[in-house]
Amino acid sequence: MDPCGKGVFLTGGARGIGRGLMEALLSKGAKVMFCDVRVETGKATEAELQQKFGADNVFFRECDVTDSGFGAVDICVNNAGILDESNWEKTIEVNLTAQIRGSQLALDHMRRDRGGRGGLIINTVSGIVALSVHFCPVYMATKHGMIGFMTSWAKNPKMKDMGVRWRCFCPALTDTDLLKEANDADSGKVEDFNAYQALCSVEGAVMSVDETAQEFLKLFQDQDSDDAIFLVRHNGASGYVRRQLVDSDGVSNIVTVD
Ligand SMILES: NC(=O)C1=CN([C@@H]2O[C@H](COP(=O)(O)OP(=O)(O)OC[C@H]3O[C@@H](n4cnc5c(N)ncnc54)[C@H](O)[C@@H]3O)[C@@H](O)[C@H]2O)C=CC1
Ligand SMILES: CCCCCC(=O)CC\C=C/C=C/C=C/[C@@H](O)[C@@H](O)CCCC(=O)O
Repeated sequence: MDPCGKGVFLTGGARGIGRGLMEALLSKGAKVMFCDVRVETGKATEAELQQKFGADNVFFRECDVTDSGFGAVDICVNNAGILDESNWEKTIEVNLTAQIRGSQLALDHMRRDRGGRGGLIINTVSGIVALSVHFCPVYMATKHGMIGFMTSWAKNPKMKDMGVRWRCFCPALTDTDLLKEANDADSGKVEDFNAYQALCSVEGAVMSVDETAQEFLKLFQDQDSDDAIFLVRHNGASGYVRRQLVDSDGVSNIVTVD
């Protein structure tokens, strides 16, 4: 799908990756409505992006994804997310429950077989699902949960009639406030602070928001693919991946699960 002229709804756009994704889409000619719980930051982002891309092309509404729905769109990006192991119920509410709710609402609205005009549902998941990570088990559960939810919908044989496509956008480590806020040994946001710091300090591991947003645009180049998991890799090597079960003795008897 070419984002030019399309209406986009995006959650968690006040800052971080969400803001970067909006800028990327606006630069391709999309119109964006975004929501966030951070009202001041949201308004400031709206003003800056209106200045850059035009007052009619970007709008902010205060909204907590754990308690609201949304209006008409062609592309829905459920991006809002938190990393807070000390508040695991909230982490599940924002990262899993609200992303599932946002996806179901988007699907109901878009499906062609019920009068909609089709569309694209993108949820920001995480490249972390390619790793085993002991210091944020709840965060991992939410991200793996979204992979299971979305790849299952993507396989639904009725999806062609519905005219809806599903994409799990899986960024690598990206330099945002989410990472900075976890970078406090006493916050309890991660279970093992030293291991968290070790991952974040691998040289070259952390991408800028702009780099991540540029990789995001590649998602729009293959509108006919049925693959759903788009993994961001460094050096422009991003692409679609499938999950496989592999015997513990190596690569024999591979069972493909996507
Ligand atoms: N930063 C990273 O390294 C990576 C982040 N991600 C995912 O990317 C997404 C965005 O994360 P970042 O930009 O890093 O974080 P961030 O904290 O910089 O931005 C997240 C935005 O979501 C908003 N938000 C949080 N809870 C909300 C709620 N209940 N309702 C509405 N808005 C809400 C925040 O106010 C904030 O503006 C998340 O889903 C995160 O899990 C995925 C891979 C890597
Ligand atoms: C660190 C706590 C969580 C912070 C928020 C995140 O979700 C961060 C994501 C963290 C790591 C992501 C790693 C991504 C790796 C992939 O890009 C890829 O390099 C994995 C290797 C597999 C492959 O290349 O095929």
